[in-house]
Amino acid sequence: MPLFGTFCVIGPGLIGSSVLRRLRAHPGLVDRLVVADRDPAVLERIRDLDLGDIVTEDMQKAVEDADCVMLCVPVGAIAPVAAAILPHMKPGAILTDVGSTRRSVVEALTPHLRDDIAYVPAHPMAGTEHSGPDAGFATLFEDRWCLLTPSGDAPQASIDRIANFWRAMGARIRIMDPDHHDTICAMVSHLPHLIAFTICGTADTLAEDMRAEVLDFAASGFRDFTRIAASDPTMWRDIFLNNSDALLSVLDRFSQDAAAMAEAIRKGDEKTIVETISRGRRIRRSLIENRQA
Ligand SMILES: NC(=O)c1ccc[n+]([C@@H]2O[C@H](COP(=O)([O-])OP(=O)(O)OC[C@H]3O[C@@H](n4cnc5c(N)ncnc54)[C@H](O)[C@@H]3O)[C@@H](O)[C@H]2O)c1
Ligand SMILES: O=C(O)C(=O)C[C@]1(C(=O)O)C=C[C@@H](O)C=C1
Repeated sequence: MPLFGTFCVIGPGLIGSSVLRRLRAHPGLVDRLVVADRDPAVLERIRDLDLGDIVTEDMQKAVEDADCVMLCVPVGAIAPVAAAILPHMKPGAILTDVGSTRRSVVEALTPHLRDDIAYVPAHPMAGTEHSGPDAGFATLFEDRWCLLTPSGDAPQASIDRIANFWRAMGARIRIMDPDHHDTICAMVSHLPHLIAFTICGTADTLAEDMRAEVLDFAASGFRDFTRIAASDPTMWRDIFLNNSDALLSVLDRFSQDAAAMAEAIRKGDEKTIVETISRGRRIRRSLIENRQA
């Protein structure tokens, strides 16, 4: 029994094409794949990669027969795309998205919702610094968390179907409230990206001769730390602007902690320095035990 008859992905970039690859690798999870994007070059790649049964630029047509529509577009595009397709979706279908932020997306999208369409957003905590249809891979979600933030009135049966879908992607499921989601993601995902983008800028604004050396000698420390700074500007602009309160709040806490470490170094306070490093090391090691690193 397939999870869905017709399954539609809008925005088959890194995340969307990884979902499509997984569905192709496990035939029987869905009967038919419909793929839409506004970029003809993306659709051309999807055709070359044979990741869709129907591949079209016409989003309204794409959703007409879909039992589930998954929006994999940047956060700022989710509500406008949802508003454009919702009147064309069939009664009883499920709308989901994979956006990295929740509260502002839900607020912008809710006025467009219909009583006969369940909206069950699900954010896979998995990705890479690469984007586009060539960046995806079928195992991306294996053993990763997928955070579901269904609205209070979403039917339990629809929540279960989306949870089962992500289990079939290989993910582990957690259901949470949108604000809680945004606070957690600000800490574990949005702040690290902000710091990585910024530290590359800091290195780049060093004096000319130093800058060349920074690039020459950026050994594994700088390189590991800044991998995520290679990520897509549109995606991250949208995330920062759509989760600004939670992000600014954790940035403030981080700045206080960095200032405390600076003060310990200034005063030669070995105890605080060692405690801070040991705590960080313990936490990093526990990530590996938790299979998230
Ligand atoms: N990259 C990650 O690590 C990651 C992880 C989890 C969730 N997400 C979320 O998943 C979503 C997609 O991220 P991605 O990394 O796959 O992005 P991507 O850039 O690889 O793909 C996005 C696709 O959306 C299309 N698109 C953009 N605006 C559109 C519009 N208005 N209408 C139709 N198509 C449009 C683009 O042409 C592109 O094909 C984002 O909301 C992002 O926040 C990303
Ligand atoms: O591993 C990466 O490159 C990612 O950026 C993945 C990552 C993250 O920060 O963990 C990025 C954004 C998401 O919404 C979820 C996952």
